[in-house]
Amino acid sequence: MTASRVLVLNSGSSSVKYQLLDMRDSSRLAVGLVERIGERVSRLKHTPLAAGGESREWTGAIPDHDAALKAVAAELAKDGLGLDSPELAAIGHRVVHGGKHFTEPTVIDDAVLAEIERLIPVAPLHNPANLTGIRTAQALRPDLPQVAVFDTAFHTTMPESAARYAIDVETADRHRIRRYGFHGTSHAYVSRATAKLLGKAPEEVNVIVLHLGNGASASAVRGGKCVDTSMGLTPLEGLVMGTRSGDMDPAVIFHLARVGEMSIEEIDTLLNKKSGLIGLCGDNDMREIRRRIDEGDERAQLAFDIYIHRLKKYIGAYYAVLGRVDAIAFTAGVGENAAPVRKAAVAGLEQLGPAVDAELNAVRGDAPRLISPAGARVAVAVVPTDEELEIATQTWATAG
Ligand SMILES: Nc1ncnc2c1ncn2[C@@H]1O[C@H](COP(=O)(O)OP(=O)(O)O)[C@@H](O)[C@H]1O
Ligand SMILES: CC(=O)OP(=O)(O)O
Ligand SMILES: [Mg+2]
Repeated sequence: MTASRVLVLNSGSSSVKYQLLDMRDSSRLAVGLVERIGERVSRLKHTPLAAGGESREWTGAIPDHDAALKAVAAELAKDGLGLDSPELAAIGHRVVHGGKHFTEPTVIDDAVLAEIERLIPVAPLHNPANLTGIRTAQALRPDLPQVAVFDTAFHTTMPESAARYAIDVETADRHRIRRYGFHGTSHAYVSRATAKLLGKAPEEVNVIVLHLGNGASASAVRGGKCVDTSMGLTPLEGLVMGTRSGDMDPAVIFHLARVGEMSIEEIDTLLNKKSGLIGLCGDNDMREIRRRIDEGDERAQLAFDIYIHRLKKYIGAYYAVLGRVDAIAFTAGVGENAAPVRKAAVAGLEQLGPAVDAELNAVRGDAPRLISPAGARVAVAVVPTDEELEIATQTWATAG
């Protein structure tokens, strides 16, 4: 039998999501998640779909991504799906920052590792975790091809007018300052799946994709190609996120340094980890924020309103960028699950075409679905993202 399995590792700043797939039919053999890495109590949830599907949970200390990956390998081994299996063909890694250089999934060698490492200053929360994942996987299976799938790749089609900041060109080029964009694997997958939902080819449709997870970004996709996105040099720009501020006047940073006497490191932590929803109201989970709003909590309401206002501004901006919009697609944890966010983001945009049907919006499920009323000029859709499947598909195509 030839090896046909791909293991996908999606290492976040404090989590690892993983899936083991059989690429003959793209079926999932095992899925899981390690959360709160580096905190006092970490949690691992493992579901061996090929071995009964009974989930196992484990809590304890997992100090870093190396330990997380070893714990994942141990769980897989319990069901005979270990990394030592001869059926494993390749390992695919989500790598958040690929700079301008990586436009395609890439087989990892020393030069690729060095480039990912060089990009750490512009993805300090993400690239180190991705590197640890790669190195640990390489140590466990040095014989296997490991493929990097970059968050930035889908956005490399952005025109210069969208990708450049209006700062001195020589300074920008010297320091490689430009807008790279992130969550590209998700934006690519969801824009394609939205076209399919509309019964069209990706080349035929213009889609605004709203990837609303803990990190959040919007993109304008014309005929299958990204023409603008809300994240920039780093994943800090754009929408209000769980813990990140998104857009603000850059002079806030000078002011905090000069008047607030904060160090650059303190400001970095403030804007990346203590801002956004958590900074506004103390919670970054949309479920908790909605619960507080239902109880009449004004801070939670204000945080929600700021989140929605920013989202609307991007929807409006991408209408102007695209000229014609066929669909708005909501995805990731908030986009897939929070009906009140979808309702509020589209409310008042009827003149532009999109509308949300209350009953359809309330339906839950894992399948891509329309939530706009029949006959709406612009479709509104919920399209669950599947970064892991997309990474597996690209890994298989690249390593095979
Ligand atoms: N049932 C739900 N209702 C509302 N929001 C939800 C629900 N489930 C998850 N979320 C939101 O989704 C977020 C996580 O999204 P996810 O896409 O998994 O993020 P990430 O990949 O960045 O960790 C949570 O922080 C929470 O705000
Ligand atoms: C790039 C980014 O923000 O990723 P995540 O949403 O996984 O934090
Ligand atoms: Mg995510």
